[in-house]
Formats: sequence, structure tokens, C-alpha cells
Amino acid sequence: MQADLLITNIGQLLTMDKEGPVKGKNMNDLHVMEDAAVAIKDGKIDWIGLTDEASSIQAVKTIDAKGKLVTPGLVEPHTHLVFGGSREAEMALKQQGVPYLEILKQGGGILSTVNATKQASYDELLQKALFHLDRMAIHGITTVEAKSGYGLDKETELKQLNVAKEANVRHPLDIVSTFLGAHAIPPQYKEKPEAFLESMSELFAEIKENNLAEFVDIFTETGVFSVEQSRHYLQKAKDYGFGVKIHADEIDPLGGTELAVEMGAISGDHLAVASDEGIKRLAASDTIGVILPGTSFYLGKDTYAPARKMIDNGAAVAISTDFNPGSSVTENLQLIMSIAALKLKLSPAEIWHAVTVNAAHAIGRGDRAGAIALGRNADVVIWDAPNYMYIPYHYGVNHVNTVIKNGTVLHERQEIQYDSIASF
Ligand SMILES: N=CN[C@@H](CCC(=O)O)C(=O)O
Ligand SMILES: [Zn+2]
Repeated sequence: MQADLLITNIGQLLTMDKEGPVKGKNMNDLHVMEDAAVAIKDGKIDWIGLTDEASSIQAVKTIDAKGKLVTPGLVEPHTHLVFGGSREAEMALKQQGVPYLEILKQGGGILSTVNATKQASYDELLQKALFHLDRMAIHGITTVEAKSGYGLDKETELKQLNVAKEANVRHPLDIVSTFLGAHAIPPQYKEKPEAFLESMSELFAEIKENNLAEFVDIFTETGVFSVEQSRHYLQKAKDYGFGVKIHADEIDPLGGTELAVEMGAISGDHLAVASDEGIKRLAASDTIGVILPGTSFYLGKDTYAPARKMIDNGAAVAISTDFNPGSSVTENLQLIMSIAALKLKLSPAEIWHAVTVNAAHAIGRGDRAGAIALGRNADVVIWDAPNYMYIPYHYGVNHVNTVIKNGTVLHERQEIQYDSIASF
């Protein structure tokens, strides 16, 4: 048998090759292969077996994993990838206790990034997005969802979506695009949120025709859009053939979780203050709860999403960085895996489901990403870790040894050059 790339001596291999989304207690049921090997040909997974069985495989390149952990590339199901500027000055306001929604009300927060994004050229936005994608890649992410939402006018929203489309062509990572024109109410529409939603919905036809987004999202929150406004807007999006997502129940419990289920949303995101009724409905539905614990951490909150309760009730849960310039400024999904362990009380097995198979299903990529399976794109990460429990345990650093995207080595950890015997 011939292969382009053969990985041998894998200490633990997580294939995550399950019919997804994986719900409830099945999220804690992890299949771990030991002493495994994986062969890749033409960018696809061609063979999975034991290292002892791999000796007959002729490979162009062989990587000896030396007992390390190997998993599918991480799937990042919720980012605000394309934006101008940064908001470090807001950190002092947050330290003084000014609430996130108050900063927004005063024209800061999302609205300050809107101004910076309007001012940025297409090329500046593209370069910045590619930079953040590089960072995600070196942290083991191989598929990323990217939202617009820092334009809030037709021209700038389209600029963001076009940047995401070009970034998908230029960058090795796969990008799944979401239109979040309904992210905040711009000042000129302050008293007319419905008219603003109407103007954003006028973009649906063009976005569809030019394949600029697969999903439409809305921020359902106090001072932003109500449940009723969100229902109406998302129904229109569905009529145009978009899948829908909701930033739901992040700060105030408005019933956004229930709305996500009612609308048949592919995901309800945040859900930090989801009600018990919302959790029950989520568990009984096909909607995936995309939990963003980095946001609670970064906004200095004591409340974290009831992800434990969601899984105990039978829901499918994914986790994400929510990478954005205001409420969660990190591209490091491994850090979020640690926060999920410490604050959401998820087990390592649940966390791995949440960043692979379930995250892929939350962005409509359950058939392509988030698993190491025969015939699939070979998106694989070799970790400087002896087992799958190690990544959430050793927090705040990058454990990636090697990232393979579509069968090609995209990134390898660089060793510092000195007279070294360092080894994991
Ligand atoms: N909550 C709404 N939107 C983003 C934050 C965006 C920002 O603060 O720039 C979120 O998911 O947290
Ligand atoms: Zn978000």
C-alpha cells in the first residue's frame, strides 16, 4: 500500500468518528485507540490501524508521533473573524465595573469596532483576518466559522463577507461564513430597530446569489433585538434558504434558547442564562448549544452557561472561543477547553466532542470536519501531550506539535536552537 504521509507510534488516537451530533451522556463516551497509525493519500484519510500493522505501507513521508496524542483538527464554530481596530481601552472601563451593555449603549463596544471596520480598507481587513487565521491554525484549528456584523450598513457588511470569502480561498483553513448584520442597532436607527432589520434583510438575496454566507445570525438581547423582532427576521432568512443561528440568552434571559429551538436553528450560541425550560427544549431538539465560556471569563462574570445541565438533560453541546475584539479576545481554543473543564465542569471526553464532531455539526460541516475517518479530509493534529486529558489540564499554553490540513503539514512547533535534550 502507498501513502503520501504515514503517522506511526500514536500513543492515543481520537478518531471522533461517530454519527453526530453527539448528545447527552454519549458525549462522555470516547473511543481511544492506542499504539495507532494513520495513512493519508491525496489529502484524505486512507487507512487507520495499529502501528504494528503499518509496516507494509510505503509512504513518501513518515512522522513518528513518539507516543503523543493525535486528534482531528479542532473546529471553531463561532468567531467574529473580520474586524478593524481593537478595544484595549475598554478593559479599564470593564475593571471599573461598567457593564458590557452599558458600554454599547454609550456608543462604544460593538459600535466602536463598527467605526474602525468602516474605516479599514478591504485589504487591511483581509490581512488582519489572515493573521488571526494563522494564529488559529498554529493552535490546532483547521475549520472556522466567521461572522460579519461590524458593518451595520450594506456596504461594510458586504465588505466583511467578501473578505471572509477571499480569506477562505487564500488561507489553508476552511471558513464557513455567517451574516450577522443584526449584531447591534446603529445610532441612526436607534428608535427604529425594525426598519434596520428590514434594511439588513434586503441583503439576503445578494448574499445568497453570491454565496457570501450560509447562515444568518442575530443578537437577541436587551437593548439590541427582541425575541419577536428576531423571530420575524430569522423567518425571512429561512425563507431565503439560509440556516439560522442566534446569539441567545447571553446577558439577560429573554427566551433566546427557546427561540433557537422554535426556529430550528442549527445552533443557539452563548446560552449563559438559559432557562430550565430552554434547556429541556434544547435537549429534545436538533439545535446544538454552542457555549462560549471565554466570554464569561473575559467579561469578569461569575455566571457560566449551564452546559453541565444541558448535557445531563441530553443536549448536544459545542464550545468555542467566540474570538472577537470585545468580549473574548483569544484565538486559543485550547484555553477555552480548560475553562470548560474548570468552570462548566465538563469532562475531558465531553470537551473533545465539543471541539470536534459537535462543533462541525454546529456549522454544517458534520460530513467533512471534526473526525478522522476513511475518505475524509485529512485534518489532523499531533499534540505535545501523552493523552487526551492533558490538554484541558495544562492550561493557557499551546500544546500543538504538528498541524496537518488536507494531508499537508501546515505547521510544526519550532524548537529553540541550543544544545538541547528537551523532549516532552
Ligand atoms: N454578544 C454579541 N457579540 C459578540 C461580541 C462582539 C463584540 O463585543 O465586539 C459576542 O458574541 O460576544
Ligand atoms: Zn459572538
